[in-house]
Amino acid sequence: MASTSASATSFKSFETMAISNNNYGYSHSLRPNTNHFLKFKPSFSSNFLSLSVTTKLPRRKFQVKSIAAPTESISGFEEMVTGTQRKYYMLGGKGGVGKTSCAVSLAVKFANNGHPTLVVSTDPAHSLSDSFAQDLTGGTLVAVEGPVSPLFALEINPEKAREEFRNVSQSNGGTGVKDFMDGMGLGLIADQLGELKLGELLDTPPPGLDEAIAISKVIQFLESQEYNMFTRIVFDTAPTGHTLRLLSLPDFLDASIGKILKLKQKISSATSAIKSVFGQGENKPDATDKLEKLRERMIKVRELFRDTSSTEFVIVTIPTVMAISESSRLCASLKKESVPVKRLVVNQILPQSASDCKFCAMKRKDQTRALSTIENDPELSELTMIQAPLVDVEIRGVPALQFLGDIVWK
Ligand SMILES: Nc1ncnc2c1ncn2[C@@H]1O[C@H](COP(=O)(O)OP(=O)(O)OP(=O)(O)O)[C@@H](O)[C@H]1O
Repeated sequence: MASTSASATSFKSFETMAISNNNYGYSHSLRPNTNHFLKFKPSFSSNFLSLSVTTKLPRRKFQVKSIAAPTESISGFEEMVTGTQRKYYMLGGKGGVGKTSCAVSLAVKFANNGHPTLVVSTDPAHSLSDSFAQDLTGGTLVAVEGPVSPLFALEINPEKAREEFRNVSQSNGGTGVKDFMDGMGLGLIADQLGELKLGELLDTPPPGLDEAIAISKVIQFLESQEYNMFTRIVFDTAPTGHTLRLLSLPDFLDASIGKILKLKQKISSATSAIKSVFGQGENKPDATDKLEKLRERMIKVRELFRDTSSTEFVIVTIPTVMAISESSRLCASLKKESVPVKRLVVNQILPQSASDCKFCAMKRKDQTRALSTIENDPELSELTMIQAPLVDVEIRGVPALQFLGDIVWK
C-alpha cells in the first residue's frame, strides 16, 4: 500500500479542524459572469493550513482556515496532472460517501493546474449544481466561475437522453417500421424485430442504461471541434450498482443495435425490389445513420472504460466496514472487467481530537477497525489509499472545493 498505515496512527494526520469563511456563505462566493481570475495562495505550516481565495470582482475575500495538518497520504496528483494528453477520471462508490465532492474538487484542482477541464455528472440524481453553488442544469456545457483555467460542467438529463435514444431506435425498429413491413407482407422480419424488445427495454430501462447513454452523449460533445480543448474529463458517476451494470451494458446495447442494423439491411434489400415496381423513391438518409453513430459511441464507451493509458476509475468510500466491503466488491468487478483502478479515497475520516466525547471515541474506534480491514483486503490493499478528513463545513462553492482539493489531491 502506497499510503499511510491504516492504523490508529492515521488519525494523527489531522488536528481538530476549524474552518472559517469570514461570515460569507460559500453559496455567494462567486457571481456568474464576473471576472473570475483568482489569487490562489495555499500556505502550509506544521499544524496550520489556510487558503485564501480572492476574486477580482466582486470585492470579497474568502478564507477557508483549518488548524489541520495536511494528511500524510499522497494521492499521486503529480502523476494525474502531468501531460497534455486527454485523461478521464471516473469517481464512483456507494451512495452518499462523497463522490461528487471528491470528483468536483479534483476537477477544480486540474483547472487550477492549467488543464481545461470538463466535469460531468452521469448520476441521475445530479448534485454538481449544489456542489458548485451554481445552476448547471440544461444538459449542455456550462462554465464554472472561479478556477484559473476553463472549467465546464455538464449535467446530463438521463430521461431526456433516453428519450432521444428511443426516438432514434423507434424510427428504426419501432412500430413505424413494423407497420410498414406488415403492409409490405414482410411480417416475418417484423416479428424478428419485435423479439428484440427494444421498446420494453426503454420503458423499463435496466440500471446503467441512462448512464451509458449519458457517457455516449459526452463522447458526442467531445467529438466536436468546439470542445476538443479539454485535457481532463472527470466523471461523477452513479452509485455502485449502476456503475457495475453499466460496464456490461455497452456490450448488450451494441449487440441489440447490431441486430437492428442487420435486420434493417435485410429489409432494405427486400423492399428495394417492391419499391422499384411501385416507383417509390429511394429512402432518404434515415435514422439508421444515427443509430450506427450511437453504436459506434457505445463501442467507444466500452473501450474508454478499459483504456489504461487514458482512463482511471477512482473508488470513493468511507471508513465503515459496510462501505469498505462494497468497495472491495466494486474493485473486484472493475478488475474483472479490465477497468483500470489504482486509487481509493477514504473520505470523512474523523479528525484527531484531544478530548473525544464518548460518541466520537466510539466512532473513532469503528473507523480505525474499518481502516484496518482495507490493509487486509486482497482487492483494496493493492490500491493507493488517499485519506480525506471529515471537515466541519459544507463543501459547497469553488473556494471550499479548492480547500478540499488541496487536502485530498496531493
Ligand atoms: N470530507 C467531507 N467532510 C465533510 N462533509 C463532506 C465531506 N465529503 C462530503 N461531504 C458532504 O457529504 C454530503 C454528501 O457528499 P456528496 O454529495 O459528495 O456525496 P455523493 O457520494 O456524491 O452522494 P450521492 O451518492 O447522493 O450522489 C454533502 O453534503 C457533502 O458536502
